Amino acid sequence: MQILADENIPLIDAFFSAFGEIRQLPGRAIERAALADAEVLLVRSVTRVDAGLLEGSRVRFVGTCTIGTDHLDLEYLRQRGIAWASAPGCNARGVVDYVLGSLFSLAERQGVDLASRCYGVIGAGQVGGRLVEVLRGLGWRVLVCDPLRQAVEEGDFVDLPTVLRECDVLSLHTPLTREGAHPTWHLLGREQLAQLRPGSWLINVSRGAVVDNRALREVLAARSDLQAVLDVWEGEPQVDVALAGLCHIATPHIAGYSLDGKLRGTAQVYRAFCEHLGVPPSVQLDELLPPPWLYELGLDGGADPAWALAMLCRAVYDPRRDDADFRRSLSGDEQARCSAFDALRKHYPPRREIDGLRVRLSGEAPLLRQLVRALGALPV
Ligand SMILES: NC(=O)C1=CN([C@@H]2O[C@H](COP(=O)(O)OP(=O)(O)OC[C@H]3O[C@@H](n4cnc5c(N)ncnc54)[C@H](O)[C@@H]3O)[C@@H](O)[C@H]2O)C=CC1
Ligand SMILES: O=C(O)C(=O)[C@H](O)COP(=O)(O)O
Repeated sequence: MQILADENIPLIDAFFSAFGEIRQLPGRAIERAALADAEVLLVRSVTRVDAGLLEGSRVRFVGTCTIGTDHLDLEYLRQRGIAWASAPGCNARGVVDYVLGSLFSLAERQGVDLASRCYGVIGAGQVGGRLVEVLRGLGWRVLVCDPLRQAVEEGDFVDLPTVLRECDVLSLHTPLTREGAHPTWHLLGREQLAQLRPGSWLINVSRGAVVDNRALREVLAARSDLQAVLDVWEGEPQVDVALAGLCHIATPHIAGYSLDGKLRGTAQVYRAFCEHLGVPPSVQLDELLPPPWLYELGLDGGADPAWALAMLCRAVYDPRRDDADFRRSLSGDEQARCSAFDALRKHYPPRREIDGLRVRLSGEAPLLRQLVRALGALPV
């Protein structure tokens, strides 16, 4: 069996070499000619998988080691009877860590108490749902906008106009969709951006085109009270340099790039492929995941809770490093910038998640204990 895979899928050999010969290419170089005799195609988010790529090929299984599936033409795969799998939730925790790191950075820059803000989470699935849990666990006020969940669940949901009216922080976690009752393409367009409350923060870690980037650039240029954090861009790997310059944090689509999340993505697609073939999985991720470099921290029970929260999050991951690397890459011409965008992702340094970090607390410290647990760390 021939397998064609994106070269940025980690542990590809460990999980897939038993099934056949693996050929690896940069995701953006996977074209129809490259498929030749491949029966299995394993991609990440940068390869558009549609009739243009697959028609006439022998591919019977497509796996994307990512959460997002907007790069797959699912209707075409269905029509052609091509099996497919993604990796739901694989890197959700990494994205939550990114959002938390961004919030602490914004709070420090603006001298704001994060507990005093109202948070609007737009899209409450794997990523947004976990973020809501963490923010509420910290005791912060959160409004949730998810019309699809609202249609089928009991729950406390609000609509987008309410989020725009009441929230100081908007965090976007929807898929990119152009059809259906609630399409998300340009969900935040000129009209919605004009309604942002004074002093609002906008975080987009979903897909670039969920926000009208041009309108956002104009709004940010006109209103210095607003702050934006963008990990995703319309037209990646091209980036609106002027927009990036107006952002508090700008990064090259790496919010979910925890090592744990990337490896989980490969493992999930491997398990789906085993199921497709009807064979039991024999490779276990737990045996391949390296131990975290930072596994325990000590905190005095009398520590200031706000300081402790920021310190714990930053000890695990601080997006300001990625922001600095990305900004340095924005000085070249467009071709150089696109190459740098992909290079920063390809050579992304290992980063771990906060889950499982042991926090040794002296004394009873019930509030700190609760906050540490809310972050996802383990108070001991
Ligand atoms: N920047 C990064 O590195 C990463 C980005 N992502 C992206 O984050 C987004 C969220 O991922 P997941 O939470 O795993 O997806 P999910 O499918 O689990 O959840 C998405 C949620 O959005 C809701 N939704 C759909 N249309 C909506 C609308 N018009 N308004 C409000 N809510 C709406 C859905 O009902 C669902 O609950 C996706 O776009 C994914 O591709 C995911 C991982 C990493
Ligand atoms: O999982 C997703 O969805 C993401 O956005 C991934 O973090 C994207 O990873 P790449 O495909 O850009 O490597």
